[in-house]
Formats: sequence, C-alpha cells, structure tokens
Amino acid sequence: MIRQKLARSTRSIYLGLACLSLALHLLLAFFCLSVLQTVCVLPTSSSSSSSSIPRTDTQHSQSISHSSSFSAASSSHKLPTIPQNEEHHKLNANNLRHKEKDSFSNVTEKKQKQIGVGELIQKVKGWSKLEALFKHPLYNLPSPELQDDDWLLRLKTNEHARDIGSEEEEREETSDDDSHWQSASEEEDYDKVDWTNDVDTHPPWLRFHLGISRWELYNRKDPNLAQLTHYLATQRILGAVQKTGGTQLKLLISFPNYGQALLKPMRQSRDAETDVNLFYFSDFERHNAEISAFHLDRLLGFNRIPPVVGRLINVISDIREITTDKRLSRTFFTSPAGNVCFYGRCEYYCSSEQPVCGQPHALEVSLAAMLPDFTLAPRRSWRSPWRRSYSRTKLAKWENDPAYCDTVKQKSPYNYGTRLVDLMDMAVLDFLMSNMDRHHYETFEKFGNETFLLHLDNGRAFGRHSRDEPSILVPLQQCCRIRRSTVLRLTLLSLPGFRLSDVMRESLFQDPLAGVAPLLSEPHLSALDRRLATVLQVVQTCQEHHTDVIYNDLEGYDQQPDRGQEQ
Ligand SMILES: Nc1ncnc2c1ncn2[C@@H]1O[C@H](COP(=O)(O)OP(=O)(O)OP(=O)(O)O)[C@@H](O)[C@H]1O
Ligand SMILES: [Mn+2]
Repeated sequence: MIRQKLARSTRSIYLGLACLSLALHLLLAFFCLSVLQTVCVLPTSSSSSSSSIPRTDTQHSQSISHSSSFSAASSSHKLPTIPQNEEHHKLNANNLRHKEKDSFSNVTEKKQKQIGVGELIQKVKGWSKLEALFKHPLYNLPSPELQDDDWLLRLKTNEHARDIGSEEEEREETSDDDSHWQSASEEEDYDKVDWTNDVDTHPPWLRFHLGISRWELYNRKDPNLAQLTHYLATQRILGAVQKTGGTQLKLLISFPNYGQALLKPMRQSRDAETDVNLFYFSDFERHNAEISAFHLDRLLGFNRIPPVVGRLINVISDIREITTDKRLSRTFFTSPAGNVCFYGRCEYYCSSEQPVCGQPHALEVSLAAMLPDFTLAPRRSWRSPWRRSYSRTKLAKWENDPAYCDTVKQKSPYNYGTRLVDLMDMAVLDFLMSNMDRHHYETFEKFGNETFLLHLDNGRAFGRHSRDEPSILVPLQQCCRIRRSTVLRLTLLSLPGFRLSDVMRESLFQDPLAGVAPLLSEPHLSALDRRLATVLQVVQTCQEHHTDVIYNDLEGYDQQPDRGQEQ
C-alpha cells in the first residue's frame, strides 16, 4: 500500500519534471528563433538592417515627441532629458556582424573577436549610445516640407515623358508603360537594365541619387542608406580606371548595375601620424579618413558627405585584371617583398618610389558613393573665404586680419541665408577631424544659394591626434555665429551619455574594415572629445562678447507648449 502510494507520487513528480523541462525547452527554442532572426536579416529590398554596414534607425523611426523635455536655450544650452545612468552591457559582437562571408570577411570576423570591439560598446537603458543619440529629438527634427524643385532629380512621369516625346515614342510607351530605362544593348558583364518607375526596381545607388534634396544629401532614416553601403561593400567590381581631378591617385570603380564609387587606397599605416615637417597639402590622403569623415558628419546631424564604406579588395582581380586604363595597368609591379603594387599617374605620389601595395594582393580601400553625373546634376565649386595660401612662405589674408569676417559677411552669398552658418558647420567638422585641406566646397547648381554644402574630399583629415590645429576654427572665432541646432548637438555629444568618442567608435564599428583594425585608434577618438570641448569653449567666449552668436534655426520649436522655460 505504502509502496503503491510512493510509486504514484514519484510518477507524478517525474511527470511534473517532464512538463517543466518541455516548457523550458519550448521557451529556449522560441528565444533562439527570435534571436537568430534578428541576427541573420540580410538587407534586401524588404529588410534593411545588416551588421557590417551603417544601420539607419528606420525600424525605430518615431515621430518626434513634442512632449519631450526638449528645451534648448540658446544661451544656457538647457537640453532634453539625457540618460545619465550608464548601464554597461556587453554587446555580442555577432549582432554586429554580417552573415555573408568571403575570404576577406573571414579574416575580418577573426580579428573582430581578437579585438573584442563589441565589448567596448556600452548600452544606456537598453540602447547603445549611438541608438540613444539617433532617438534624441535633436536628431529627429521634422524636415521642411519639400516641393518638387527641392529634389535634385525627379523621375519623369509617364505623362511628362509623353508631353515631350515624339508621337512615335508615344506609341511605344503605350505598349510598355514603364520602359524608360530598358536598355537595348547589353554590355558585357553589366546587368540588363530593367528599372521602372517603381522604386523597388531601382538599384541602391539610383535610390540614393533620387533621395538628394535641397537640404541634405541623404535622410539618415532612409533604409536605402544601409543597402547602399552594403552594395558598395559587396558588389562585384567590373571596372577600375583612374579618376581625373584632384592631385592624388584615386580610381573610379564600376559595378554590374551601373553604380560607381570613388576609391581611395590605403597608403600608409593607419596610425602613422602626419610628419611634423610636412605641409598639410603634402600629406598622403587616408582611406580611413574618408570613412571616418562620413560617420562623423552623420553623427553631427549634417548628412552632407556621400556614404563611404571600407572594403578589402584584391589588387589583381579587382584592378589589374579588369582595368581598361593603360596608364594605370602599366604601373603594376611586384615588390621585393612579393607584394603586388601600382602607382598610377597623378600630380602627387604617383611614382614607383611611393607605390600603393597589397599584402600580397589584399588592399584596404575606401569607396564613396558617386554623386549624380555632372550632366544630370551640375555642381558649383566655391573657393572657401578661409582658404589657406598653399604656399610655404605666404600667409592668407584671414590669418592676419582679426576683422576678416566683417568683409566676408558683407559679400554675396555670405550676406544672406544660411551660407555663413553653413561654413561654420564645416569649420567645426574640419576642426574636429583636423582637416586643413578645405580649399573649396561644392553645391548643386540647381538649388542656387539656398542649399546645403557638400563636404567632399576628406582624405587629409585624421592625420594627427596628438595636436589640435586651432587655425581651422578661426572662421568661428572671427564670425562668432553658429546654428543653434549645431551647438545643441555638440553639447549633447559632450555629455557622458552620448560622448562623441563613444558614438564614433560604435558607428565606425559598423564598417566592414573595423574587423581588420579599428578605423580610428583610441588616441584619435579621445582627440575628438578634446576638440569638441574646445569648440564649445569658443562658442562660450563668443557669447561673452557678442549678443547675436546663435542663429536660431529651431524657431518653430520654441512655440511648443512645454518649451516655455527657455530664454
Ligand atoms: N563622391 C563623389 N562623387 C562625385 N564626385 C566626387 C566625389 N568625391 C569627390 N568628387 C569630385 O572629385 C574631385 C576630386 O576628388 P578629391 O577632391 O577627393 O581628390 P583629391 O585628389 O583629394 O583633390 P585635392 O588634391 O584637390 O585635395 C572633387 O573635386 C570632386 O568634385
Ligand atoms: Mn584631397
């Protein structure tokens, strides 16, 4: 009897345990499935986020909460609520890695493990600092409503095409409505062009071009941004020729569906600081500077640099074997160490004494998305008023005249609109990354003087971390004028919860080359924080001596009911 009872209760205990274990297994399976799904999503037209590429926060895109504590005073810099309690979570590096693998990305993954970069990324309240930054109201200001002529390029509607087409074309079109881009001839290795008015049929580079507006080069929340960088990082390279313009070696790369990129090769070790005896205009261009500048500009909320991504290419199969450029192919050779090198033809550093070399074939490069062709979207180049003299002996006028800005302010286009504060934004960006080479800037001709400035050519930035270059900030010191949104974002980036060096480290970690080595070393990242403090100090000094320092570009916001505390 007792034995029977004992047996029954043992059986029910076993049954209970079995149920519990089943439930736990189910829970575990459910958890694994959900985790795997997020890790493995590839950026196709329907999914946008991938790991080795800059992520946009569209998935989390939220309308701006007007009830947030945003109360930015121009003088006191009161800021929205900022997460202060820093929880230090370890982020699994797998979450930030791409699924697709080739021989190079295998190297990348191994290195990432060795470096343990993922562990450096801290999370605040469940969000990383970068995620928290991009969720902040200052990074989600409503953009101005765009009219037709605020877009750089528009697709011809069928109606429009018919208006201007001949009768014959009209007849053709009615038989095939969406055929504007169907190519009759198929070039070797190029994809058959089959794009229609439907945006889903457009390759990422075309979507990027169609997204350029009067006020920014891209919308940070556009899912296409991730697809574009993924495209640049992974598409097969079909063509590589030398690009003319500028002084140093760079290549124009072509992809199978007619996309193009501007390639700048790695020429010196990433951490080699610029020689103190070199004039800034003699320094080598740096591929990691081009990549880092894109990330920094995005973190400052400017969106004025074309997306740039790092890539490990094979100098033989990606350049030598496919180039049609004889001037380039003639310069290939194998170095005594057995590395494949080339030097091309250009004004500076295009000689066999200063070759670009693979190891033995692998070469780190930066690839920048190309802007629309000049014939479609002409650009105007402007000489910077604070341009350096580019002479080893002469100084420029602004270097001797403290009142130089007064003359600039009176001249068109700096005497109205936003051009002057746009230049100040550019000076801040350049000071942070120590770029002394901003002799010109460009704008899209279509938008006249009311438009953003393109921050092209950042190859000479990030050359030195141990020194700052105060002369780059002279425009701000002399003009004492700056956008309110810029000051507020800079202030935000100076707070521990959003520290510039931390968000920059995290942002750069999304680049494929981060797996080879961090794109910016820690001393370069710390220099960003130090320089940011200097910029804010200059603004404060300006405010102590002038009343009209802040250009209020956030006027609409002051009307929000909960923003009454300011002023
Ligand atoms: N992403 C881009 N898309 C299209 N054109 C570009 C892009 N980036 C640069 N360019 C154009 O190519 C020209 C040369 O590029 P870049 O300025 O980077 O070369 P560089 O050799 O560094 O020039 P410099 O020696 O004058 O500093 C620029 O003047 C610009 O007009
Ligand atoms: Mn340059």
